[in-house]
Amino acid sequence: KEKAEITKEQQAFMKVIVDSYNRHQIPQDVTKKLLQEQYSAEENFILLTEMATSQVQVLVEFTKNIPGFLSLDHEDQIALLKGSAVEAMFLRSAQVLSTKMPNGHTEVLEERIRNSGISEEFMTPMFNFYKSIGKLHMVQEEQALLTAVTILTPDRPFVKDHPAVERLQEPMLEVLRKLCALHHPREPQYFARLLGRLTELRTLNHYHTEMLTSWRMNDQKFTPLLCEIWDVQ
Ligand SMILES: O=C1N(Cc2ccc(-c3nnn[nH]3)cc2)c2ccc(Br)cc2C12CCN(S(=O)(=O)c1cccs1)CC2
Repeated sequence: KEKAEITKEQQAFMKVIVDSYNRHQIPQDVTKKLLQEQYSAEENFILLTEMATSQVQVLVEFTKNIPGFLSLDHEDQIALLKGSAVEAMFLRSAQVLSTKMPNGHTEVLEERIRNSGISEEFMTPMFNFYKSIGKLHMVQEEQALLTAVTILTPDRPFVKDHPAVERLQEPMLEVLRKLCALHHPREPQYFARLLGRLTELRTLNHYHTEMLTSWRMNDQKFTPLLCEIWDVQ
């Protein structure tokens, strides 16, 4: 019995993460711009860059509020942020695009992404991921915790103290497992499906790195923050 129940301290723990996830959102004016009149591929790319920059700022704030994160080794904090930035951004973008949009906005945004100079070979896996996230119908607690679990992945490059990161990730996975059982009682495999999305996210990381190289070729501009977090020279 007690295995399934979410304890009082798990409730409190989850509340901190969910409140932080909801508090840090992209300013509406940024997304509104994306919905306005028709732009060229070049302008669309610049808008996506602006949004990605704002997403990274939101991600850093969210990460700082994850219980225990700030007591990790400082270099490991940076390694976790840099190692998860693309995955966390794609996860949140997919979640936002597949849930929070007023109807009609989603189509406009999808069109903007399709017409932004991102190559087809990256577009397909990106949209497949976005659709697969939509099909899960995650509640916001699951979204927030899955994002926190992604950030606290111990095996990112250059992380020194793996056990310390595992000690933070494990309780999150435990709460997430209970949440899945609570919100999706008729889908015993739901938790496993959620974690399967994290595997899909890692492949997007790979495509994104490829894209960065090709964007560098045709001299696409990125903001200093994106260059910093994506290791773009
Ligand atoms: O921009 C994206 N979008 C649209 C988007 C993103 C966020 C919000 C939003 N609203 N409120 N909060 N968040 C809305 C729409 C989106 C949607 C689904 C997936 Br999967 C992925 C994406 C990307 C993520 C960044 N890349 S990127 O390749 O890193 C790149 C950077 C610069 C130029 S291209 C492009 C695709």
